[in-house]
Formats: sequence, C-alpha cells, structure tokens
Amino acid sequence: MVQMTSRSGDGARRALVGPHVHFLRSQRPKGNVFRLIPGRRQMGESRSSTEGRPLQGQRESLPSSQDGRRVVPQGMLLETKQCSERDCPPDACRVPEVPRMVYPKAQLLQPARADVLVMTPWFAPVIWDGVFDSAILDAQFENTTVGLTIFAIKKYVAFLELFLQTAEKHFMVGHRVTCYVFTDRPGDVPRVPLGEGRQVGVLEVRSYSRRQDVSVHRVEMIRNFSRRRFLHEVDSPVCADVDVRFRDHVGVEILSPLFGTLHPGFYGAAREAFTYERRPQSQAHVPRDEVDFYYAGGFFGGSVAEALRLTSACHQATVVDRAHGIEAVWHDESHLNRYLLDHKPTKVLSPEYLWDEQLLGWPAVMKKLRYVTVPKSHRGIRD
Ligand SMILES: CC(=O)N[C@H]1[C@@H](OP(=O)(O)OP(=O)(O)OC[C@H]2O[C@@H](n3ccc(=O)[nH]c3=O)[C@H](O)[C@@H]2O)O[C@H](CO)[C@H](O)[C@@H]1O
Ligand SMILES: [Mn+2]
Repeated sequence: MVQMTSRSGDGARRALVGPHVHFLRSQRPKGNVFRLIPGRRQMGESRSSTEGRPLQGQRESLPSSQDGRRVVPQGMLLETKQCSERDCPPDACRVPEVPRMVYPKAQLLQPARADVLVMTPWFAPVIWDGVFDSAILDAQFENTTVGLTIFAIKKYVAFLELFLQTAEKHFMVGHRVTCYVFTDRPGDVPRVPLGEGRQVGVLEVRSYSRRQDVSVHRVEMIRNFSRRRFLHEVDSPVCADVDVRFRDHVGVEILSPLFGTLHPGFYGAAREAFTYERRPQSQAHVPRDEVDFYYAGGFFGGSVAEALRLTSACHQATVVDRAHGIEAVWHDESHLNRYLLDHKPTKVLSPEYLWDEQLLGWPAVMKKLRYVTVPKSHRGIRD
C-alpha cells in the first residue's frame, strides 16, 4: 500500500516499533485514476504550472459578484474512473454485505437520544454517543483504509507523540490506518509503537512563519497530496489538528463522503454568535441570512474525491482572498464553513469529536469526550 523507503541507520529502530515510513517529496504515483468531463459541473481550482497534473483548463480565480457573494465559474467535472470499492467508501456507492450478527434491537419508539438533534434538515446523521452500533459499522467498513493527515510544523512536533499514542488506542481500532505526518522537521517525528495494519508516513514540507499561514496552507498540501497519493493508498482521508489527543473511541461511525464536526464553542450558540466571515470582500463570506452550523477547522474528511474537491475549493478561495488583500477571520476554518454551507456534509460529528475540556468543562449532553484539545502555551508554541 505504501512505498517504504529506508532512512540510513534507523532500520533496527523501525523494526522494533513497527512500520514507519519516510515519503520522498519527489514520489509520484504511477498512472492516473482521474479523468475530466468538460463543462458539466462547476468547480474552481487553479493549476500551477509546475504541477503536471490531470486537472486542466480550470479557472485561476473565483470572481465575486457585486454584492460580494461568490460566483462559481464554469469549470470541469472531476470524476474517478470508476466507482470501485477503493475509490468510494461503502456508503458512497455500494451497500456492503455484512455477516450475520446478533445485536440489540433498535427501538423505534424509544430513540436512543431524545436530548439532541440526530438528523440535519438535509438528512445527514449527527453522530452522538448512543446513536450507532459499532459492531454493525465495523462490519460495513471492514475493508476501509483510513488516511489520517496531521501537520506538525515547527514547535508543533511536540504534540506528535501524544497524538500518535492516543490514536493507537482510540482511532479506528481494528481498521487499516495510515497516519500522514506533514512536517518540516522529519527527524523530530517520534517513533511510536504501532499495531498491525497501522503505519505512519512522514512527509517533509516547507514551513511558514505565521501560524495562520501554516494552518491555511494545510488544505493546499492535502490537495496536492490527494492527487498524488491518496487515490492509491486510502479510501477515507481524515484531516485533523495535531494539538489534540484521542481520549475515547473514534471509529468508522465518522466515515462518510463528506463530514464536518460541530465546533465545541458554538454547538448551542445562536446564529448571530457564529464567527463566520462577514465581510463580503472575502470568498468565505457568509451573509447574515445564511446558516447551518459552525464547523471546526480541526476535524473533517470524507472520500478521496470529496476531500480533493473541498481542499481545492478552500485553497482556491484563499488564493483569491490573498489577491484581494484580505484574510478570512478564522483562516481555513472560515473557508471550510463557507464550503460546508454550499456542500452539505453527509455526516455531522457532534462536539464529542472535538472538545476543549479546559474551556468548556464536561456538560451532561457529552456522554463521551473522544477527541480533546491539548492545552498549549500560545506564546511558547506559536512563537
Ligand atoms: C480545534 C480547531 O478547530 N482548530 C482550528 C482553529 O485553531 P487552533 O487554535 O486550534 O489552531 P492551531 O494553532 O492548532 O493550528 C492549526 C493546526 O496547524 C498546524 N500548525 C499550526 C501552527 C504551527 O506553527 N505549526 C503547525 O503545525 C497544527 O497541525 C495545528 O493543529 O482555527 C484554525 C484557523 O485559525 C484552524 O482552523 C484549526 O483547525
Ligand atoms: Mn489546534
């Protein structure tokens, strides 16, 4: 699945701790599983002249109309060659066969959760503890490979050890997982013992001096990487912050063609409180009359094709903003929120999947805290 390249002198250590892979920047996939069908669907995305990629003929920028709402240009439809099991997660294109199993009966008249919204108005499930049965889901997603992308640039490498250790314990246990660590300090990536079917890939990337630029450039790097590698290596990319630890089960119940997570600070807030980008000059602009939820920048994902669409669109929107001399108020998170208004997620994760206990305590509605932020000294870490 993943090409192994050896680093001099560390073979013995790697053998001790399980698969740990160093990816070279120049590695390219063989073959090309994308094809283009011109003119059937709109999509904005630029193509850098240095990238010999299958995307062609797409517009360089997304123009804005006079009222500042986005005008999406005529573009290309990006499709996968075929809807094979590798290209799509099971719920995207094919109903998987599950083995005969014994489990408790779902109670139609006694819903497991009556205290929270479990379905969005566009019929996407909202994932809370109690609404899913992992045994059924694990069988459905048996053949799925999850690609967890994290960035550890500069001092954020300090978060890697706890992140990787807790991911081993709680993230997609029993499933194939590749954790892709994008870092400017490959030598500082800790070696964490990994279970069977799990590996860590280290990708050396450049650094940016501003924290906001690191954060915002993540989508660009994931987009580039999706084109090169994801299609061949994973079914379900999951994009996560690194200054976070897993403290309870996070499994295949999150997987879906496009999923976002409710921001812990806003799940109960009135729409006026949402920190959407409100300036019409920005591509992330959300007018006061539009609203769904406020999603967190720190945990989202989907199928490879949808992750590519999302990261391409968010990156493109930041490119246009930069050309107009504007930076969205919450950077990548603002663009993610605009994108998820325009492309309704097929699953929405409750704040169990991204919580800040230090700031928000532990309210009764959270039966489990699954993925929680690690307190950081902003000055020490970000400077
Ligand atoms: C939990 C959550 O929803 N976090 C979001 C929030 O702020 P946060 O305050 O959580 O942002 P942050 O400082 O964690 O930065 C986001 C991520 O960028 C990476 N990083 C950042 C700086 C650096 O020097 N090195 C480095 O590796 C790292 O993976 C980090 O987790 O808003 C950000 C945009 O402003 C992003 O949308 C974050 O995803
Ligand atoms: Mn963070």
